[in-house]
Amino acid sequence: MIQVEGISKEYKQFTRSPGIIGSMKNLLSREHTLLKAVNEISFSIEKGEAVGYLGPNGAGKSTMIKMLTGILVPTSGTITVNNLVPHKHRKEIAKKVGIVFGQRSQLWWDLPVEDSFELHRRIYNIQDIDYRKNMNIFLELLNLKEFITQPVRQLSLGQRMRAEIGLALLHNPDIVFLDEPTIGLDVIAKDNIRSFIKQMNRERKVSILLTSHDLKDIEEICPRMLIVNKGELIFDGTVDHLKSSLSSGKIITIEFASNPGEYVALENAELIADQGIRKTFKIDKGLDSAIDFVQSVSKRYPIKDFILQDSDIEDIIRRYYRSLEDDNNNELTKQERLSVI
Ligand SMILES: Nc1ncnc2c1ncn2[C@@H]1O[C@H](COP(=O)(O)OP(=O)(O)OP(=O)(O)O)[C@@H](O)[C@H]1O
Repeated sequence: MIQVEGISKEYKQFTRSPGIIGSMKNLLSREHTLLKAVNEISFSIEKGEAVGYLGPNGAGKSTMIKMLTGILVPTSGTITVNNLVPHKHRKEIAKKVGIVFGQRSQLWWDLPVEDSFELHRRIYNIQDIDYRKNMNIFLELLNLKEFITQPVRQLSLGQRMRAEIGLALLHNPDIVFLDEPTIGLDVIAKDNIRSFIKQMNRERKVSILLTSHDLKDIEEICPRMLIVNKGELIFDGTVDHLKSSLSSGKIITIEFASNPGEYVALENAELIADQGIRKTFKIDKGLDSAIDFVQSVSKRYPIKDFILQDSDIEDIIRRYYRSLEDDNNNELTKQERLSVI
């Protein structure tokens, strides 16, 4: 469905000399440097897959989405989306693809929301039956009925995002590109958007490529993720794979029958929170099993209950980004970095 092979994108970044003389010079000759925002990236996405595209600021995520949608032309490499080259077949691609940019609106600012949907119906030549069916579903699932007659400029951010996502799916696209779809939303609005995207992916087999700095978006919607850093692809695998490779272990909270004091921790376990009878430990990867730990503690102190958790994904990714910085300092090759995982 999506094939990306050896894609690179270079931007010219113009240097400006300071002061009036500098400005005069800039008029006559403009010096520039080349920035490789995307560097030889390859991946493919199958029909119905939901893939997260992740990376620190400036890693090249938006540049990739813009190339996939035909807005930007790659410097080198090939992209095909449904066997079409995006920048050469923008109109045909648009019929198969939906796009949501969290930071930019596709809706008509001064018109009521329903007029944007009506215009979209005409532009995309959507059959009446499909239009009515989708509108009925979106009015309910995205609760568009709450504000469909209001001008877009009057909507809250959460309402606008619900309308943006409905609009992107109105023409039954095979693929949806979502660039930061939950940015700035509150927890409940995020949950609503995530469950709608998941439902569309599950029921309609819409392929999803999602960029987000909110790792919960990725964790909840995308079984697979691609991580980019400084333009390069450095991880392609499942969220679980990343977690098990990088997780520094388990977190266990034990509720004791009575407070056993401070020195309950065993080797390879660190006491990270102490609330008397409730203590939380971080267990090293080296320890065979978290259950062994609980058993050995329970032999020494009566325990009432325990809760086992994985390290949270934010923590894992944070450590992963840090490990990249260390790798850069050690000048590891790209291949070596990939083999870390
Ligand atoms: N039109 C442009 N001209 C020159 N440089 C650009 C242009 N657009 C982006 N860049 C540079 O390319 C790099 C990648 O930018 P891009 O917007 O793709 O990153 P991103 O991963 O989406 O970042 P963020 O998470 O901050 O949105 C950055 O260093 C940015 O400054």
